[in-house]
Amino acid sequence: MADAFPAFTPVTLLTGFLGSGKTTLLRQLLTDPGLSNAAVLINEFGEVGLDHHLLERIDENMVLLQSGCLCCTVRGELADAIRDLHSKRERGIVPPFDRIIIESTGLADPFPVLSTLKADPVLRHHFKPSGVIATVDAVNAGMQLTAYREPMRQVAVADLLVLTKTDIAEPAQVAWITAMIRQINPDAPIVLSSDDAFDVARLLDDTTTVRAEAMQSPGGFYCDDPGPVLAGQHSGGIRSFALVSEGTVDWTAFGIWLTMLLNRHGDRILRVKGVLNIEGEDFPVAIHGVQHLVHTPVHMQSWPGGDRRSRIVFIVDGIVPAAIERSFNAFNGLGAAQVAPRRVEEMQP
Ligand SMILES: Nc1nc2c(ncn2[C@@H]2O[C@H](COP(=O)(O)OP(=O)(O)OP(=O)(O)O)[C@@H](O)[C@H]2O)c(=O)[nH]1
Repeated sequence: MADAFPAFTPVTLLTGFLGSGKTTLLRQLLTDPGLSNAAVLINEFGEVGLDHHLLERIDENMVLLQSGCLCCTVRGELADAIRDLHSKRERGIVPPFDRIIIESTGLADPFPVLSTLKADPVLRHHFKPSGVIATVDAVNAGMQLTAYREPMRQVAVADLLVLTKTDIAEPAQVAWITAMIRQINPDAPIVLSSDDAFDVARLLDDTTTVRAEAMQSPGGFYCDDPGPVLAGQHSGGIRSFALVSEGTVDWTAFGIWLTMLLNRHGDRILRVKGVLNIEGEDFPVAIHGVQHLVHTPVHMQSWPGGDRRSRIVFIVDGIVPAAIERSFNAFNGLGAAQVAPRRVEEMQP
């Protein structure tokens, strides 16, 4: 068993601000036959994890790290999860994965994640950081890079930048964002996910150097000693909560509500994503919004984990969750067999 996997298993970090397309890119990566043996760790902020469901691949080599952000509260969990995978691989309990891909939360600072790999005595003898890929949202990155330090650090540390949503952004906006990220990170290759030449299979081959190793983090995080827990290092005011409803959702009312909400408050709603039990539909619909942008809903093929509740996760900055809950209830009383949702969580990253 021991020689079925590399002496140093490469670990790729997939980062990028909220809603910038990390899970979408990961889903594309996992269709590549060359990555069929990759183990995947997904870090989701909050109690209501959705990304692993949206990925629609669940197996023993996929681990969900939840309830906090990888760069602070879940760092120990990350090390434990990789050690656990390693131990199970050695004992032949899980398939012999030959790479790990970590999808961090959109708020994660990549430096402490990388330093966790270097600092842990077990991990550093069996795993090697093999590059940071950062997704950058061509529609929203202008505001995000200006207002928040997390996307700035994600871009700065990246070995490869994937500019997403160039299919729906204005060419001038794409040029502006490209110039902006070039200023932050002058030499990492920039690829456009909508480019005809975009070759997802080559992304990891092209990402083998680890720029962060030569960098001094602005916060001094990237060092051999991961230091104390860094909770509270995120941009202030950002909080996350979820609405969970046992009842069905009226699609028309919901669509109007979400569009109006993001239209009016999109500058303060950094991310909304959900899985909805739509009245009259056999299967759930996944919805995504990023600031003012409502993405095309996706009809899913099954109920994630058999759970038929509607779950909507919000990450907001400067909006009171109760106000969103009230407006959801007011709008979604229109017609459907409604049950008021529970607000299950309210935490600061
Ligand atoms: N048009 C378009 N939509 C995209 C592209 N990439 C991602 N999206 C959409 O953007 C939304 C968010 O994408 P995700 O892949 O979930 O983003 P994420 O970075 O994983 O989100 P968080 O984990 O919540 O931070 C989804 O509706 C995607 O379909 C793109 O290149 N073009």
